Amino acid sequence: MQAPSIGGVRLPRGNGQVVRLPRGASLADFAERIDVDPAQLVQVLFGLGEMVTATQSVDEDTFRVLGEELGFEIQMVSPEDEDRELLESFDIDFEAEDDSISMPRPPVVTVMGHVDHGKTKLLDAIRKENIVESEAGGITQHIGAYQVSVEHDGQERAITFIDTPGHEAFTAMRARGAQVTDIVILVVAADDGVMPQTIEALNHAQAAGVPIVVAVNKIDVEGANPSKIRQQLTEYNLVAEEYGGDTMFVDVAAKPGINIDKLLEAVLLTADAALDLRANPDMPARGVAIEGHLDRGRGPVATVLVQRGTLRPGDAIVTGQSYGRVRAMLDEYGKPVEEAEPSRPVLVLGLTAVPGAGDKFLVADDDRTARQIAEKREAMERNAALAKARKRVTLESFMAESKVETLNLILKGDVSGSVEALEDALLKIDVGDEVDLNIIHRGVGAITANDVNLASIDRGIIIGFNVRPQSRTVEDLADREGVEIRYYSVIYSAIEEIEAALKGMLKPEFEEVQLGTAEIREVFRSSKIGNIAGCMVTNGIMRRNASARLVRDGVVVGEGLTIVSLRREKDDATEVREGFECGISLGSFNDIKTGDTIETYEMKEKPRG
Ligand SMILES: Nc1nc2c(ncn2[C@@H]2O[C@H](COP(=O)(O)OP(=O)(O)OP(=O)(O)O)[C@@H](O)[C@H]2O)c(=O)[nH]1
Repeated sequence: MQAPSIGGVRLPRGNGQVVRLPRGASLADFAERIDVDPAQLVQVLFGLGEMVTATQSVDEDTFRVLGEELGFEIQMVSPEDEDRELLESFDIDFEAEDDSISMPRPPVVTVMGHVDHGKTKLLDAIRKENIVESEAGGITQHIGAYQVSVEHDGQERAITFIDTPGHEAFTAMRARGAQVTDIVILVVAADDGVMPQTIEALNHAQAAGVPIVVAVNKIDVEGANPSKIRQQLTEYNLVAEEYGGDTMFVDVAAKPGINIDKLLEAVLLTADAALDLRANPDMPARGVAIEGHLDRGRGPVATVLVQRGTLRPGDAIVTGQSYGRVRAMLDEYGKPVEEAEPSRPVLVLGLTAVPGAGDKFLVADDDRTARQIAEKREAMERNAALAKARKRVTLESFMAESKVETLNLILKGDVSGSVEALEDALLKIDVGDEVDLNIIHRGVGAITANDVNLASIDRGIIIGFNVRPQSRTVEDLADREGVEIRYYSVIYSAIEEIEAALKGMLKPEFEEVQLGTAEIREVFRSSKIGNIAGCMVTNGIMRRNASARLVRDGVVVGEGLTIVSLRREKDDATEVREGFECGISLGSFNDIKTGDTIETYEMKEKPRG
């Protein structure tokens, strides 16, 4: 095979040699690996119809195409591998198991189920039933997770609940490779039965290999049929113990608080039977950020779940791209915590930024290491985002670019979990190739002047999810700049509306609708207005201003014509129907003959499916 040659310069052929590149790499990076001049790669790509500069971050597809052309197999380093390599460069092995000490740890539970089946009520009931004696009357705060203690076999046992119902949080975390949940409580309302999201939740749990305890809820409601639920779920490989299976089903009523203790017992029994939950509490803490938000007084705060080791105030912590020294740790009652052991969720104060839900956290040897890891991660993310955002400018799309409409969005939300869930869902909207959805900025907290300015520059729309403009000034600025801010508190309705907006941005498609045909019986010549066709409408109608074509002996001889004037007898007419005679002028088109047929049609907008 010939080596590709550009301007007489021969490029090496890779013969299938593998080149690993980090996300966000540029042509210059690739050139360095294969020891060529970056300018040559720019030219090769140009020859393939892509215009990229040497230092621009390039996306995976472009590298693949280029690699194929030159005979190299390009492997993009996955974000996980990239992060692992980054930590290794600091001598940290995040996953390293240290079994020297291994103590039992409480199970971590997520509640999932169909809309309105009672997830929130159940989490409330569990929290209420188990308020620790000393906290009786204490008000719990939502920090994203809480721990309850249960008496089981004469022993005090703890269970940790992720306090974000639904599977968005679950999937957002799994998408980041964070397996947080040990057991899923699947809530099914006994008066409603198995519904689409019940099955979705179940699929998520089974895909993650997480055991399920079924809470058959609302048994207090008349018409509730708990055994029907058991029957329905056997179809999905969830067979109740009493039917010979190994899934525990517990009949509960979250609202009046019936059988909550039995449900908690079932969680512990399932954990003991199916899982051996252990961790080493005697090492620097590692775990996952559950959620985070910007607190007015306290700055960025994050709830983290410790998975190994013990977290203490003063630790140098890094989670995602945020870092800091743990200034204080609080529990769900707002009380200070001095030590957080495995499976313990705590609110952490002292971070530089709000981490994302599912970001792994670790305690580093010192502040400097924590900061360097966070900064390197930020740089990596920025490069990767640049590669993704770089619009693939092919020669074709470059010329046709004006045809693509882009909806630019800025997402602001109250907690990072909801912003991520919203972003994920939005990016999944499929509207084909004609419209682009671009999320130009996302963040946690009130809508700021900066957001408005950004939207104004990029002609974007701001989506406020459970957040409002920071002040009247920001609102005024948006008004003045003509920036639209839309507020939502339900992810689903945000998605629905944005999807509708995207569909609305699609250029209308037109189709031809036949109106009618007329046969030319006679041609009148007029010095003033040119030739006039004396016609008989043989089918449908003739309409003034309608589009027309002229057909002679079955061949179209005039296309893109217009019925310039239409007369019935001596009068102007707007329409003439089948079976009537009329006079038609096609304007300056005078090549008409007796026996020709005039076809008329209209272009109608086609509704989008
Ligand atoms: N009678 C009765 N009503 C219940 C019970 N549990 C929940 N409900 C009611 O069912 C409705 C839905 O409960 P939620 O807890 O909001 O349901 P959810 O699954 O969290 O709903 P989404 O957050 O919308 O997905 C509320 O009106 C509750 O009061 C129960 O055990 N008995």
